[in-house]
Amino acid sequence: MDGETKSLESIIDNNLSSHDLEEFNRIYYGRKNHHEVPLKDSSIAAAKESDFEIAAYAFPAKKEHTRPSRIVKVGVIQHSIAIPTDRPINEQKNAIFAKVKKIIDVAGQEGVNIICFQELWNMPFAFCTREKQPWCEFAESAEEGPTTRFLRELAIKYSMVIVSSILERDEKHADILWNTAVVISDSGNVIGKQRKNHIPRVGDFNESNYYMEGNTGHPVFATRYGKIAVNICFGRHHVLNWMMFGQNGAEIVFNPSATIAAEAGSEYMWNIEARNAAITNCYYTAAINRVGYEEFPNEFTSADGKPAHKDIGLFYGSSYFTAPDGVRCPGLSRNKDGLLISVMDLNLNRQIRDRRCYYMTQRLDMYVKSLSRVLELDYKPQVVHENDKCKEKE
Ligand SMILES: NC(=O)NCCC(=O)O
Repeated sequence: MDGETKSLESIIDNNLSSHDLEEFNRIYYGRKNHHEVPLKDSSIAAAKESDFEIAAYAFPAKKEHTRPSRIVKVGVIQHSIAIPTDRPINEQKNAIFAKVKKIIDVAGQEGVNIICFQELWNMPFAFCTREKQPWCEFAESAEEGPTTRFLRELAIKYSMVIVSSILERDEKHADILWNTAVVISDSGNVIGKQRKNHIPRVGDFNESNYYMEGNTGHPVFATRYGKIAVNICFGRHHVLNWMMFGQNGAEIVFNPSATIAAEAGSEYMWNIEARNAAITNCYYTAAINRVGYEEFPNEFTSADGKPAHKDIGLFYGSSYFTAPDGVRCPGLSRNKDGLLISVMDLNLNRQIRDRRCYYMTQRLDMYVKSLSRVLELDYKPQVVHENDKCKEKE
């Protein structure tokens, strides 16, 4: 069964000699030593008591002559839902609040400056069902809804920037629903929001029945601790989505996700996409996934002839950070709630840009011209056939 493998790391750690493990770490993660950061005893005790995993890793940069280091502590939280999906909506939401608050409190005590949760963290991922009731009742105002009000207090208490992915109901625009990440500043104000740009139409991810592609573009939020952006789940398959956050100056891009091991979510791609985005765009990325199985009261079908079922599959957690040089830390487990902390020096972004020149060599002008041709109705793909060469010779 899916849930049995704790993590990729556990398979490796349990089966390699210390020499081979060091070599594996060097080749796969990008460094022999994970730069583990010690945690407070009280945090370890709280994590044990509330049954969540906790780990912290550093991504240092070289000391510079002209700029001080810009060390930021960034946290991500992955978690399962708290009570069964047939319970009243507000009860479900409040139970998730109570569970996640314990993890946020530990992050606050660890001095985390910016935190991000998984996609639609305050509800079950019910879009597989295609039912509108009662799931649409989870939707709330991004600015004034109960989730933002709940987080606002914690943001102020811990001077923490919080990225909260919710089902938004836009009350000012005829109650339309959106999949929205709300960015709350350390002073408790909503700085802005990112609506999901790419909506899946794959497997049981029936989200397009509920909301449309976002209309907020690629904003970068200038927070007290750094410039951040949010590429919501399915957007991680779209390289231009990642690219635009880089063009707008993002230093850290979060990828709050809800994804499963089956083909629709493709676990084998999870470890590549956010990492590749960090490399090509020379910024930090954080990929965050839900955890566990979520069973719904009514069966639904997948339009594939297979029997109707009540859950979408295992959300496999495995949240992780990647630095702009492509070095990554071990992921959280596949089946347990967790808090992953990264102590990152944001100076590394510019150091890597200077060293690797990916921005300088990117040829945007060429692609703008090519892409504008692609959009023309009578576009002919630039394909050269062997026969064309022969014709040229004649
Ligand atoms: N939530 C979401 O967009 N999931 C789609 C499946 C995937 O690509 O991960």
